[in-house]
Amino acid sequence: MTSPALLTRMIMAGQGKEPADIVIRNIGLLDVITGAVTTTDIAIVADRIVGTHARYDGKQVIDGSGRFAVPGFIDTHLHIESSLVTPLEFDRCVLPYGVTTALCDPHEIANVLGAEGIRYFLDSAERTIMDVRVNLSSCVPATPFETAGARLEIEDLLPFRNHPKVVGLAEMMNFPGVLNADPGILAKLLAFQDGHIDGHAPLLRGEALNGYLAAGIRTDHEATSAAEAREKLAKGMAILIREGSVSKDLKALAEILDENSSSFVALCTDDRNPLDIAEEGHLDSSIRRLIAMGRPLHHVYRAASHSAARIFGLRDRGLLAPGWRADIAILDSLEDCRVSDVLAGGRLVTPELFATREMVAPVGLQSMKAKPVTAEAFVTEPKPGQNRVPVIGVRPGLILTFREEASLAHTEQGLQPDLDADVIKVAVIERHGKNGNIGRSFVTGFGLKRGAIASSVGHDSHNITVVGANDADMAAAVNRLIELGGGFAVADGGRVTAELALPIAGLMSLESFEQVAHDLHHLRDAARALDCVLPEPFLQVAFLALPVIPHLKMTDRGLFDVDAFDFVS
Ligand SMILES: Nc1ncnc2[nH]cnc12
Ligand SMILES: [Mn+2]
Repeated sequence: MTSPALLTRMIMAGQGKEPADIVIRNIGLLDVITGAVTTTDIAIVADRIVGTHARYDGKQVIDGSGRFAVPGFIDTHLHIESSLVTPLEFDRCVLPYGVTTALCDPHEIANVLGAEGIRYFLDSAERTIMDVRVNLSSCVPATPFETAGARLEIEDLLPFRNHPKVVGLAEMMNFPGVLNADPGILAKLLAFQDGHIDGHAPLLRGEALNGYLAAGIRTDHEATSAAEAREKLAKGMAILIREGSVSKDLKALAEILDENSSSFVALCTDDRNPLDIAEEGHLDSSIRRLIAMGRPLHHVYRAASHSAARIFGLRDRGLLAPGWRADIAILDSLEDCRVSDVLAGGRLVTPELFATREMVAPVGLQSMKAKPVTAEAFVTEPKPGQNRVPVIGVRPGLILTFREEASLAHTEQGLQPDLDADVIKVAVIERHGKNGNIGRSFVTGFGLKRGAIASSVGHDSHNITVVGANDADMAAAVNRLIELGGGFAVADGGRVTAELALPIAGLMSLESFEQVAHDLHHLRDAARALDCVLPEPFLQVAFLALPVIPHLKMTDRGLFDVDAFDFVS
């Protein structure tokens, strides 16, 4: 809240009548509206820019010579849980990349812990240096066709609605529920008609898309082709170009970002882990690549800041101009988007600044309620009269999965994987202590010739998902996860060859992001030792159970046809 004294100080400093708190001296300021780059001082008082295009004095002077200033980047849709670390570790990991605002949807932890998970994220958001905002999770569980650890109806969300960190309603993933005007979905849509409702409409088009938009939904991050994105833009949707650890849509969507569309395009990551952040960066990586692909420079920076702020109603940020929030990324190069300093709410980001934050106690440390399994748990029998078996087809860089088929040998141990044809087993084991369900089927695209990979990150109900070339290794990997209280595990030859404990709700580590990135290296090496061909196998396993992403998914209740929105008969 700005006091009269502080506002007076801002006004006086803006006129140069008294020194600012911070002055960034002689920096190349990029105007994301006109594209002009002007060498100037930027004067800051508290969390606000008070002066540009003039010379200023300040208590602290940052030398901006030879560098450039752009508005801080806004990640418009992400699940912080997918970073595999706590929100405060996410803050320490990602803010230095220039991401000063993050609009998260805590539906991962909410699917495990319910409202307690949302409260944990709101408490964390009040302590991060980055401005973490929360959209309230609209689909917990994502569909009625799976077992989650919790259920959130509108009555459970409304107590959070007026929290200062809450923006609106998070991704409305149950798009069939919208089109059928399901009562529970309708109640959530009605409650946010005067607010922001985030979308999630993969492959939705034509009249079905119109019906979905008629509900007042305004954004989408699930477009995976330029044609899909163009239809959604033409129908008033803002397109959030996503580049995550599995979903990599930037290359397909880059062409839609131009002078005409940039006010209705923003950037997001959805699910991005610390190893990819360390190896490639965060939104800076998307910006760098879009510019390298020939997209107009200041329109790319506009999409990353001003457009994102406008789309989500954050009226105080997105421009480097007097009166706007002092979220500033200082770059060594505009074309290359190399971030060398960041100011978040007028504070220079340093390790000492992160050290001033009050910690938040972890939650959900006993969330793994599944019992150990034996190899027999994975025996998979064919349906009566079934010759050809449906198989989930996985492709790198996509969470879309495709319906394939295979003829598989049938023995006393049930249907057998066909490693030569790259058909291995997949199972989803309910782990919230509700019913002990195990859904079983087959998957292709991992390339595994041996061993198994298991994950308690299983979007979005976060049961245990395991893929494997043999039942014994599947059991070994799953049982290690249960011992760890959640995480990732790789098993080969009956023993665990790599693991990462994720004890917070079975989703997040208690360790530093550096340690998690290091452990992910080993996990990827261990997966490659199984002949896995996917660059990011763990998140790819983690998406096999998401029944709101076409076309074929695996839940704890069985193989699910997303297009028919029902179990495979
Ligand atoms: N974590 C997630 N939950 C729902 N939809 C998604 N699409 C991509 N990531 C997702
Ligand atoms: Mn989504």
